[in-house]
This record gives sequence, C-alpha cells and structure tokens, in this order.
Amino acid sequence: MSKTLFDKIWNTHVIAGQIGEPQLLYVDLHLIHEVTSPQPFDGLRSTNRRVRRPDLTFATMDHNVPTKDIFNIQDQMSRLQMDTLAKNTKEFDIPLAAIGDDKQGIVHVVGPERGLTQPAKIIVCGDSHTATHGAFGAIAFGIGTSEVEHVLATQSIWQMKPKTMGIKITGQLPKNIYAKDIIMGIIAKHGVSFGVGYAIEFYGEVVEKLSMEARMTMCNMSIEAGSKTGMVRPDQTTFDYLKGREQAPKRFDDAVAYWSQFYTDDESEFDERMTFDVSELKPMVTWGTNPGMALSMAQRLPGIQDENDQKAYDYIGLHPSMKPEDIPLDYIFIGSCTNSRYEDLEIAANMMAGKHLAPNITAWIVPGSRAIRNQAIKNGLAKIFIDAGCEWREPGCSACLAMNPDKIPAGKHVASTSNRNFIGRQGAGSRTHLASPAMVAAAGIAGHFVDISSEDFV
Ligand SMILES: CC(C)[C@H](C(=O)O)[C@@H](O)C(=O)O
Ligand code: SF4
Repeated sequence: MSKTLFDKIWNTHVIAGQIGEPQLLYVDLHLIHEVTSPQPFDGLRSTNRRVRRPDLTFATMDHNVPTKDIFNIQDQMSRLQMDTLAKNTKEFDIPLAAIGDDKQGIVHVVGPERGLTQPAKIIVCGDSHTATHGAFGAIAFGIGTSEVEHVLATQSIWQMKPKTMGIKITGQLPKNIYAKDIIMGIIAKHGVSFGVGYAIEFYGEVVEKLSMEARMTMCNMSIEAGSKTGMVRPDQTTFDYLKGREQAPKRFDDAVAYWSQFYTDDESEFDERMTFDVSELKPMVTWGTNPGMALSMAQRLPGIQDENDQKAYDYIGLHPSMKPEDIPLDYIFIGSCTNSRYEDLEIAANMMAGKHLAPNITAWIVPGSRAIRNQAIKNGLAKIFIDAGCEWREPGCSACLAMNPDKIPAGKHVASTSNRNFIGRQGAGSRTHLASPAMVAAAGIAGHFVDISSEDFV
C-alpha cells in the first residue's frame, strides 16, 4: 500500500498503541534549551529518575544570551535559567553547548549544523519551532514541559497521529524571491490556522531546487500556519548537506540507502492537498500582529474587516491603503532560527555590500550559531555589515523574542527576518514587520521597504 513520508517515519517509531488513540513513539533526538527544561529536570530529581538516553539529547543556550556581551547576564531570571541548564546537563551527563562554546547557537540552527538532525528521525524539543528540522525529512515537533520530562525519562512520547497535508509548490521563483516569501505567501493566503491537526509536507519542483537553508525557513514557519510539523522529502541536497558533519553517520552510504526509502509514494495519499504557484509572487511583508496579516509589495495595506484588524492597526500605528514602502522603519533585525544561517547572511550581505544604512536605521545582525559567525567573519560578510553601519552580534535568539537585552523600543518599527510579529514579541510596544533577509537588508539601506523583485531594483 502506498504511504506518505510522514506515515513511513511514524510507522517505524510506534512502540505501543493503535491508530485513533495516542501512540507511544520512539524519539531519536531530544534537543533542549534553557527556557523549557528547568522543571522537567526537577521532576526527574523528585522521582529519582535518570535521563534514559543522554547520548540522544543535546542542549544549547540561546533564548537568554546577551548578544553584545555574552557573559554579562544582568537579568536574574536569565542567569538562573542558564546556570540551571549548566547544572542539570552536568548532573545528567547531557552534552551542552554553553555560551562561548564553539557549538553554541539557536537550538534549531545547531541541530542541523552539527549533523544531529537527520532524515527519518523523530526529533522533539520543548520549543514550537522544532518544525524546522523537518526540512531533512524528519518528523520534528515542539513539545510541552511535561512531555520534555517524559522524553528525558523514557526516550519516548505519546502522540495522536495528525492528518497529512501536501503543499505542492509550483512555478519559477522570480528574482529576489525566497523561501521566506513562499511560506509568508502561503500563510497570507490561507491564514494562521489552516495547518492545525495536520503534518505538512512541502514538495514539487520549486522545493526540490531549494537549499537546505531555504527548506528550513519554510518548515520553521509551518507552526505559524498552525501545523506542528513541516517536512521535505530527503534527497541529494539533504545528503550533501549532511556529509562530513560532526554527528553525521560514519557509515554514510548505508545511511543514505536507508534514508532514500523515505518519500511519499503517491500524492493522492495526503488527507489534504493544496498547490501554491510562485511565478507571480512578490516580496512579502507583514503589516499587522500575526504572520497572516501580510501583503506583497504590489499591494496596499488592507481595509479593516473586523475587531482584530482594528486592534492590529491601533497597535502597529499604520492605516489601511498605505503602501508597504511607507511603513516608517527604525530598526532592522537579521537573525532568528528562521533566517540566521550562513546563506541568509550571505544574501543580506550581498544587498549591503559597498553601501551604508539609511540614517533612520539601527541594524542588528545576529548569526544563528558561533560556527556561522566564525565563517561569516572569515569570508568577509561581517566586514560588509560593519562597514554598512550594522551592529555585528554574538549568536542567540536575540530580538526574535527579546528574552534578553535585545529589545526593540516601544513604538519603534522593525523590519525583521524572524517568524512572529505578535504584540510585544520583540520588546514591549515594539512593531514588527516580517520579511526575507534580502528584503530586510535592502530596507536597511533604503530606510524603508522596497520591491526588490522589480525590474528597476539593482
Ligand atoms: C521560549 C519557547 C518556549 C518559545 C517557543 O516554543 O517557540 C520561543 O522559542 C518562541 O519562539 O516563542
Ligand atoms: S530564534 Fe526565535 S523562534 Fe527561534 S527558538 Fe529562538 S525565540 Fe524561538
């Protein structure tokens, strides 16, 4: 019988339970960060249990890292969370990439970078953007705090099997249009909850040509469509990315042979299907307070349909029928697990090379990991950013959610490569406009958003 990629991985991991009820699944990789792990470890201690597979668990520090002066953690809560993670990982023998460490970075950036994220695995983390790892053809999803404890203790998790949705991406990607625009375009069209209850697989000719970095950006934002899991079939691009990475399988050819069995046999197997054509896609930006409140550079800000729109407009300080070019920007932020990988920085640096930021703009460039940071310094990207007038920071979540000193001030507008534009997300009263790294970099130079896909843009 033909099966989906999702079904094949699921079926190889069921330990107990029947379809239609929660099933117990084996977990191949458990990623941990400082925010959602303190209680689970307390739970283990209070019941005198150990971590079942510390070797399949990996911890990093990301949310609370001060990206300017990494060891100078002023905030008491942040410091407590970091110290607690260091203490817990030591006590339970879990590998930790602490601040300053070569392997440290945003959890969803370092998993793939180390080669821990691999096809056909089940990967969990107490973090909603775990969907990112699905780009490798893994089932990867965020879990709650009590589930983190369960996985630590048993290396397994109870889950209801979701339905599957195939999103076929067709057409030709226009100039300067990226994976970020595709996923933002899909969410703008179908809303922030169409994926609830579904595991999404992205497929089709456009996806096949995307780099691993771009696939990660798409899968990362599946959660913003309500789906806990976004995935892409593993292929040669996936295998080439993984080859030679620190934690990649040593018998690599055998691994590739195994991974190659994991694909959707027939698209008619999806419970739900949709198609998204990118040929006419324009750069996307958000105007409101959820990722679905977005428009393309060819549109004007929408009219007020309901109370939610009114609230969003009141918060964001804009008005209907404005052009996206007229959104007054104060900051640009290039970072987060959506868009802080080397390729993202390279695209942004290309936009900024030999140019300088507009006088109204403050820019923070925050690489997703120390490895990326080092590579960007070595290859001259950091210099381009610094010469353009940007602040070049240390790796961490930074202004993506402002759980650290990187906060956008109240009332200020930021063009951001992150994934959420919720009220207060990037600092109390901050006003977020999500976009691709190329768009955000170009906005930094121009001082406002510009249509980088237009013929006139050079
Ligand atoms: C802090 C963490 C639990 C949270 C998440 O789950 O996503 C954060 O990473 C976010 O992006 O909002
Ligand atoms: S970068 Fe942002 S979205 Fe990603 S894990 Fe950190 S806070 Fe969450």
